[in-house]
Amino acid sequence: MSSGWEIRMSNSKGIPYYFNAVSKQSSWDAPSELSEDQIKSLPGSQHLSGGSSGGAGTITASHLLVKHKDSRRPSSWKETNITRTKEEATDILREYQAQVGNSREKFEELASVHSDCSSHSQRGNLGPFSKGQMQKPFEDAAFALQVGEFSDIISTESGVHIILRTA
Ligand SMILES: O=C(CCc1ccccc1)N[C@H](Cc1nc2ccccc2[nH]1)C(=O)O
Repeated sequence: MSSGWEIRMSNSKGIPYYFNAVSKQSSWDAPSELSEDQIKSLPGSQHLSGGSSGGAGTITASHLLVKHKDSRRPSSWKETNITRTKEEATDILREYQAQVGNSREKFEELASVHSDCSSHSQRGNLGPFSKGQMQKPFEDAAFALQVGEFSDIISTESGVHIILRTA
């Protein structure tokens, strides 16, 4: 459950500060109740200078999502009521994975037509994101990729995904 804390950039001072969207508190100093790792994972952590390699920055990625009946929201632009099992969804995604090989063009073509995420309309592109914004299994897989690299099939509460890191 999110603590409500996020990191924002002070335009007047040009340095980051901590803001809690729930309590409306703001502080120049990190909230004492948060650990180092929690702070690095806060939304807006890209405003923190330094930090571990890649951990404090944003990355850009695209994905192809196949939902199943146990997905958090078993519905999509393609299908109002998704009834396939997780196993069937995984088999479908394995087939796409085989067709994609290492081709970004093929991946974007399949994501546009088959992804159960609204990002299908942007060839699967999710845009830039930092740690603390996406579901953890997705974040862990995406931040482990080099630019241009595909993930293996990963599972989140939304369904099963293949990720391509693009920046
Ligand atoms: O949450 C969204 C929108 C994601 C998005 C971000 C940025 C640009 C375009 C779309 N769509 C969900 C499916 C979904 N679950 C996800 C979990 C992790 C990453 C992307 C995901 N997409 C859904 O449609 O149920």
